[in-house]
Amino acid sequence: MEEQVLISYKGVDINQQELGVLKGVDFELQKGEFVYLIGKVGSGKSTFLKTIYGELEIAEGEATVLGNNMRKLKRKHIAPLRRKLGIVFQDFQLLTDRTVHDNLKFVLQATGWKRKYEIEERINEVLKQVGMENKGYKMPNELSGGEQQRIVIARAILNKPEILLADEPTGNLDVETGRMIVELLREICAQGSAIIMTTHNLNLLGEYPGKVYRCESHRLVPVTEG
Ligand SMILES: Nc1ncnc2c1ncn2[C@@H]1O[C@H](COP(=O)(O)OP(=O)(O)OP(=O)(O)O)[C@@H](O)[C@H]1O
Repeated sequence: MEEQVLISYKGVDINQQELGVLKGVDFELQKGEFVYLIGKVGSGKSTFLKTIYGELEIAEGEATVLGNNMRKLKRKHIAPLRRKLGIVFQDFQLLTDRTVHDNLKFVLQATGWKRKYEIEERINEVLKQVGMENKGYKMPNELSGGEQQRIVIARAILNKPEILLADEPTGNLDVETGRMIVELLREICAQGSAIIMTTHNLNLLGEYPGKVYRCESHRLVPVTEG
């Protein structure tokens, strides 16, 4: 199969408030890959992901994400880039003032979907995919943590992203629920989205193999080839 590079970082330095977090990052993500990012608390995993969706500037090096030169990314390019990414992050919680269905509808409308029946059909599809087809009418606070995470994932895949970024998607969940979330992410990967997921749960790496990178001592180091 021909390789298709979705993300390419070469010699990238990443800072937070002028302080160096990661240095000399070489990283490549190919179509359909499942990549884990591991490393201690504060080692730079979330910071690295933030550069991919244009939340944080890159200080040095060459970086391309879905054809965008991230060193020259203008503000106006950020929204179109994010539409091609699915983001599952603590900072992107569900809106608490509306139902699950309306959370999903809000994103579709904000990303240009107009036809009512297409919107309804896509909402039904993603809810089915995450095993929540009968929960559209619920308010987010009426769902368990694992169910909320499923809806956050449903929201992230609405526009069939080429890349899905998941920051600690199993973080607040019990072991079994966490495992089900990873299985869901793997299904999504099998359907064509490449996935980068940060985790502290090293047991998952054995159960669900993938390529692994570790953040340590300000470096991003490849650990296995998956
Ligand atoms: N908004 C910010 N402003 C300044 N420094 C920050 C900011 N966010 C993170 N940092 C610093 O950047 C470094 C990396 O943090 P980051 O959140 O990327 O780590 P992490 O590996 O994702 O940790 P965790 O496993 O706890 O999520 C830390 O030293 C942190 O203090």
